[in-house]
Amino acid sequence: MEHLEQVSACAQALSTRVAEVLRDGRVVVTIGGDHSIGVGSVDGHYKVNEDMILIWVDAHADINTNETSDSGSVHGMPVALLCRELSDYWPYLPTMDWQVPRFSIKNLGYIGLRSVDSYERLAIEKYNIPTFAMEDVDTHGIKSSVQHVLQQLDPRGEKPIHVSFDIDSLDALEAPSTGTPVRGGLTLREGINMMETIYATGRLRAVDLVEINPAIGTDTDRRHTIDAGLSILKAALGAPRRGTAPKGVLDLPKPTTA
Ligand SMILES: NC(=[NH2+])NCCC[C@H](N)C(=O)O
Ligand SMILES: [Mn+2]
Repeated sequence: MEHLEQVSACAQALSTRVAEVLRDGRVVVTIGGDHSIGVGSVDGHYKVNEDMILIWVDAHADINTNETSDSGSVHGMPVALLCRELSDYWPYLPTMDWQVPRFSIKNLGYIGLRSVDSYERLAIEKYNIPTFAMEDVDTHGIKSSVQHVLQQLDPRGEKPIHVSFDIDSLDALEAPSTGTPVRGGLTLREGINMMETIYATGRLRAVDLVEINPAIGTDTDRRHTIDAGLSILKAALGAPRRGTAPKGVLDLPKPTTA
């Protein structure tokens, strides 16, 4: 597992900080970095809201263990590190002592998948993880895909929501500056619609935005990718695309005579 010591130290500090912000009653936005930071942000969220549900929006499932990973990259493993049901599939990892996987895989759902390793698919089937891969998004549309996942994880609509948004869930043409781009993904409009739908529940407590890597691609690639990420965050925080009139103002300004 590459750079596990550094990844683990960073995730530990992040976990503490995320828990502080949530205890303060604020919504947490965590900007990565790669998706391994999800270990810290979800761990921190779980400490405050044990009933949280997690929506992993990604081209990849990020549920490899060190045994199943072909790459050895920790950013392909955060979900497997977090879930208590998978703890028996890990060897003892000395640098991860601080993290006890307590989050249940029953509270996890996926949207946007299209590059899933075979053992990752086995895990999804074994644990029956609510998953709207790209072909399911094609069939149902993005809004009802999100609503289905929310309905399956939390039929009564009362649990705090954590969205871990990997920019590579968007099509590689929309967000090219990322390490493991995959074509055939969500459009930016689908990403925005999804975030608006989740915001509208009033229960979004934490958002991760990860895998934006400005070192990759041209100036135009960088600009498109960062713009896309900002649009996703704005939607998650409730900015309406139709715009907002100035608060408490009822009329347009009249010309002032000089
Ligand atoms: N967060 C990401 N971009 N993950 C990509 C993971 C790719 C591949 N499944 C791996 O395990 O290495
Ligand atoms: Mn990811």
